[in-house]
Amino acid sequence: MPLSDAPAIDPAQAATAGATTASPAGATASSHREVAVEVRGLVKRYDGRAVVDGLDLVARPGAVTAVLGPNGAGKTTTIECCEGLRSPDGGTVRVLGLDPVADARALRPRVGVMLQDGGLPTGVRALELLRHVAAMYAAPRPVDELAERLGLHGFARTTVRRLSGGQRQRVALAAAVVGRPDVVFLDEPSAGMDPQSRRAVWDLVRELRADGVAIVLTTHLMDEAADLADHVHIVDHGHLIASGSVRELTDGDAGPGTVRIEAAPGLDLTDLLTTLGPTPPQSPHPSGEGWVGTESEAGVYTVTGPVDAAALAAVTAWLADRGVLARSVTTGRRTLEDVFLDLTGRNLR
Ligand SMILES: Nc1ncnc2c1ncn2[C@@H]1O[C@H](COP(=O)(O)OP(=O)(O)OP(=O)(O)O)[C@@H](O)[C@H]1O
Repeated sequence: MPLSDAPAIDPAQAATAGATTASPAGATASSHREVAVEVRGLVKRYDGRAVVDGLDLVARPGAVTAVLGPNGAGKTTTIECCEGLRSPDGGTVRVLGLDPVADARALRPRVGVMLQDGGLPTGVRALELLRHVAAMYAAPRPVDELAERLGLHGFARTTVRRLSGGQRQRVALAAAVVGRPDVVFLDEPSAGMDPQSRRAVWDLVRELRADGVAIVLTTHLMDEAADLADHVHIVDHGHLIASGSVRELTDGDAGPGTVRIEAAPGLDLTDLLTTLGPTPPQSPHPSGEGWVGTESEAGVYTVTGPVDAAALAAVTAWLADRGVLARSVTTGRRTLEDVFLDLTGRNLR
């Protein structure tokens, strides 16, 4: 990759990132207490089409930053620019204050990467591969302990080629963290894993966070993001469309909530939505639709809007008027998945 492709270092941004780049190799994690990864106005084009289009992203040490977005939103491309695997066509990317392309050599020992497709050599046995990777670092984690935690011993002598998708993912994760990196990029780390493996991965991610590592993960699993992430970036069509803690995103300014009703199937909610009335202008539903009601599965209804005591009373009165005894009526907050679907739409693409 030609170095001339790499964006020029903007001194102001380098300063924000805490860079002490007079000698790249001399930059230490302690000089990046504030920001470990900083992406500003990133543009990446394929065949003239901008698949990442002015994207901003920040990840901090000791925090899990989740990047969410529909298929094709540009998540992997963004992460690959951070990993130095692709050169940006515009904007700046700094990892630990350094340029991932121009300073690749200085960053390599400090950055762990778990690629979506594993990216592992296929002819090597699983544990042998991990020992080999560990040997490249000055102070690696103890291999046996890491292998134990991620359950690699059960297939230690199997070649990578013969591993299942979930097993391969676990080896790739172990290889990404064995060198005690300061920053770890995990592209869909628990995709295809069984629930036990997923728990082990989540525990390891939490431990890395407690050790001060900056973790950037892309995921399609909303529960993974909701459980793990300190900060969530939602990306669509190559830009950042929302950003915040899970709490901030699910509370929102409008603070819409949900009323979940379990009752007989096939109720027509139109009258109920009319009774609840239009959403007050000061608290619009993010989709701009006012109250929304859906029967997500037979007999399970979700009514979303600015839920308050009066709205709940209106729902129960509406049920009573129809002689419907609900099995349950519960109020709750919108989930991260609700927010994601509101922001990115419900259509497949
Ligand atoms: N090497 C490439 N050449 C041409 N187009 C590409 C290339 N890599 C990715 N794209 C396109 O760029 C867009 C963004 O892809 P990217 O893999 O970054 O999305 P993503 O958000 O990670 O999606 P997913 O959730 O499906 O993994 C897609 O339309 C994809 O087809």
